[in-house]
Amino acid sequence: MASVRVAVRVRPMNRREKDLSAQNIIRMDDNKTTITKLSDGVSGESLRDRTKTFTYDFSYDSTDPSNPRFTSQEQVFSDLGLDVLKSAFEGYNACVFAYGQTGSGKSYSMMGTPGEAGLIPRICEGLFSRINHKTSWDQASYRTEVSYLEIYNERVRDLLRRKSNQTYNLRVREHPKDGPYVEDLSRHLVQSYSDVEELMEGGNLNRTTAATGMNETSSRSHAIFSLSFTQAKFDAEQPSETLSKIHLVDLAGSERAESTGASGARLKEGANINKTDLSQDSVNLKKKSVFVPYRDSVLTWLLKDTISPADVNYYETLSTLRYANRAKNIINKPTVNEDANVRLIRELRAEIARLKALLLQGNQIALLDSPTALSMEEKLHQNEARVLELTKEWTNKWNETQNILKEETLALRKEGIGVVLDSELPHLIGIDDDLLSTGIILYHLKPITATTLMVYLMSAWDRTGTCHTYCSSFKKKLLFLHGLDLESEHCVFENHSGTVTLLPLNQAQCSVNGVTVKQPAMLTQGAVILLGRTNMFRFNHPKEAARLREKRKVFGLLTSLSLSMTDLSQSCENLSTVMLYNPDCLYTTTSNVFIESAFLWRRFKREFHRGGSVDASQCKQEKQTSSDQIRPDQTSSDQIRPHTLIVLDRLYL
Ligand SMILES: Nc1ncnc2c1ncn2[C@@H]1O[C@H](COP(=O)(O)OP(=O)(O)OP(=O)(O)O)[C@@H](O)[C@H]1O
Repeated sequence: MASVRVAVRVRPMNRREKDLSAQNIIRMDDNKTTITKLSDGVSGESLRDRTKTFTYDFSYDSTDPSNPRFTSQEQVFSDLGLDVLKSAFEGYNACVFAYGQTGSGKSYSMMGTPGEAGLIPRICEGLFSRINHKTSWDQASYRTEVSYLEIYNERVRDLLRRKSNQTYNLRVREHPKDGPYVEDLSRHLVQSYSDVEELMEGGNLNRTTAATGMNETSSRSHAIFSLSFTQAKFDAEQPSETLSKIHLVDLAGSERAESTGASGARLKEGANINKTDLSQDSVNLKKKSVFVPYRDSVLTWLLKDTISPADVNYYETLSTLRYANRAKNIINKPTVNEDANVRLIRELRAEIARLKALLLQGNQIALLDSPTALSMEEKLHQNEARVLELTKEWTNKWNETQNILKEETLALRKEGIGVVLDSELPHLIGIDDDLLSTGIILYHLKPITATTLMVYLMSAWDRTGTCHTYCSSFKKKLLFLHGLDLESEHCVFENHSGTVTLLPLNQAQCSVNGVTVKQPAMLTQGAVILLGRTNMFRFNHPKEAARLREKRKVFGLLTSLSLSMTDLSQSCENLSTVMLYNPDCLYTTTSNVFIESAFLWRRFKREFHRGGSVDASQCKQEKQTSSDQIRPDQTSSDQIRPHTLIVLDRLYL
């Protein structure tokens, strides 16, 4: 199968062209496209001189639905999209993009309209319907992530990032092994087509469009919608893990300023859009700072040529057709993107087979006890053991990841250089008192109708009987903890339609934001919970947090700071008091953070009421001195843990 395919599509005349009484100068026969320049009546060019014919993989005539040769969106998908899906499932990368003049129908072909979905939604839908179909019969597991970016005026912007002010100017880099990539681009785990649809719609709303003379809603940017698709399975006892990337690109128009009526900002855009000069060869593409994920694409589909039928667009259309003609000559070397561990297992297996064959040969010529045969045998055993170990490791890793990610409410998202663990349900994050602990523990608090988390804390070893009684009567999920001052049945977290309450049991020692709780207490976003003396949690309520973020938008930055800082400072001040004046209370660096943030907050409030601005370095200094004074002697800086520093960073913003 050719690795590059080129299709040309011609759209119906638009109103502007009809108003200009433009004539259709495009003819399509099978895979041939012919363009005929109208006679000017002066130069005396013959019809032959004025006619140019090009051959592509597909020539799509979409000018008139009543024409028997009319090509629908469905047809374009079945010719191009299905093969993209096929190659993705085989472990190849694929790239589809449309190239052409503004208003020639690129977005229509790629994204489509609500009633006439284009290639991008159809490919995404096709991907998930295949995954669903496949998982029902072949034991394979799949993981799909989505990212969406736009390149506008030479700047790269994440269309799926929530904080819109931080989305411009992402850096385009080249990874020595994986090829070009966009640094800090967010990646979103998706479980179904509707997840993709939601992201796509959000991203489309963020796209930069404007009216040009040629198109009412012209895309002024290049947009790249990427699906990164991992599949893992056992194939004849051999683990297999492949990663395929599908890049679906909607390019901005390749218009000439003259015929689009572009001026000012639009003209600048046009100049930048045309900088992505696709009319060069693939080597040139690689050099551009504008990232067209082309170079390492294995099966590269170039739906680059969508053209206008009208004579008024003769020159743009001709240049597009010429470009498409050159695109046919691009040569790719497809390779399957296999996981490095899986490749190692495969190579070790091949080596085992080779050693076995050699040993068999040695056996036949009575070399069995020779030192060579013995060392070969040893190597063989080593390799077999390694394969077993690697296969087990790989299987565990994959199963664990899949199980976690199967939780619909949990998603991993890359943001900046960090990874964000997103959950829609209220949850607790464990703040471990063990300084050497490095993992993050998240406990979901599911609604009471499903399961509720009951904290059943183990200080005495008698969980079996009581625990099971609770388990069946309350239909609760239990969490076992160890630590000081924990009751055997300590407390219950109940989630009633999104309202989460902490119910202490048996006079158990529970506190919320440093205040001892004896009665049921409603938890609010960001609350810090201490169970017994050492088990600390932060409570997150994503919906409440979203509401507070909205408030923050309405009331502006300062109020927003006060919103979050008020909550934080309440917890901090209470906590610091509790921790400082309670000698039994375990003093950890987590409390340092709270104490420090409280100082910072007081300082901020003072400055804010004076109408002045806050100097972060002064704050730091003041905080340093103040917290030094109140910090107990036994606290040393080496207790500072990574998550502590992250919190401090945020406070200094
Ligand atoms: N094959 C088609 N059938 C019907 N309508 C089409 C077709 N192609 C394009 N159109 C219509 O033509 C108009 C311009 O198309 P579109 O916005 O896709 O152009 P574009 O090439 O993406 O332009 P730009 O580069 O300015 O973003 C739209 O109203 C679109 O619905």
